[in-house]
Amino acid sequence: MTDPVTLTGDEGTIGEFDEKRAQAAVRELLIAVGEDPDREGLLETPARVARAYKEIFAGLYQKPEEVLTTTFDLGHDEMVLVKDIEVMSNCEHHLVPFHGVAHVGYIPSTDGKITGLSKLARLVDVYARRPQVQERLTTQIADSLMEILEPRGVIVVVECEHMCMTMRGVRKPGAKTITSAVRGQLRDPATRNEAMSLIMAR
Ligand SMILES: Nc1nc2c(ncn2[C@@H]2O[C@H](COP(=O)(O)OP(=O)(O)OP(=O)(O)O)[C@@H](O)[C@H]2O)c(=O)[nH]1
Ligand SMILES: [Zn+2]
Repeated sequence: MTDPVTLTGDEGTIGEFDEKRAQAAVRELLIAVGEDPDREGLLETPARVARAYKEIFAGLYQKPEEVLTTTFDLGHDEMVLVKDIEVMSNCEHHLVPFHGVAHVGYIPSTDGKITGLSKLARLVDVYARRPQVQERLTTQIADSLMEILEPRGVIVVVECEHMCMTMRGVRKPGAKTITSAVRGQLRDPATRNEAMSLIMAR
């Protein structure tokens, strides 16, 4: 277990994952829905669900700067864009999944500081593996890239389908939510349009 991370903003301070407490909570929930947690098929369920939650919320215990450690000074100063990074997250309102893709692009700093391509996908995971809303996920990716890589601009576009809108509630399978965050030089209309046309090209 890594050190507990202090998060800023409305997330407050997050402690460590409490496996025993998670197991007890799952057992309580099973009783609350009218199940018998002592029937054979459910005996291991609290332990399994606790382990699963530890995994899907692992981003709560990771710092974005830990995944963006590998940087290279290549002198490359044109846009870098990684498309279709799979997003698997959970909405903080219902704790059910939302999933889709993220497109992450940036224009490196003038000295050409870039990071490994896989690190952009790792960064998406750090923020996706937390109780989330799609808007915050999008801006957190953009803001942490700006802070850590100090690029001249960043664009993040996230497209997701929310299970809380498909398996329950309004029940609209197929509806997609698209959010974007644009920073620095990518706010310039021509540069932004270039990035958006690369993102939209199939
Ligand atoms: N803005 C935003 N809303 C989200 C996200 N994920 C889920 N929601 C919405 O959060 C809202 C919560 O609304 P509430 O009225 O408090 O909850 P509810 O009664 O379960 O709402 P319904 O889903 O309409 O049945 C719903 O409209 C969800 O669609 C997200 O990532 N961003
Ligand atoms: Zn939801």
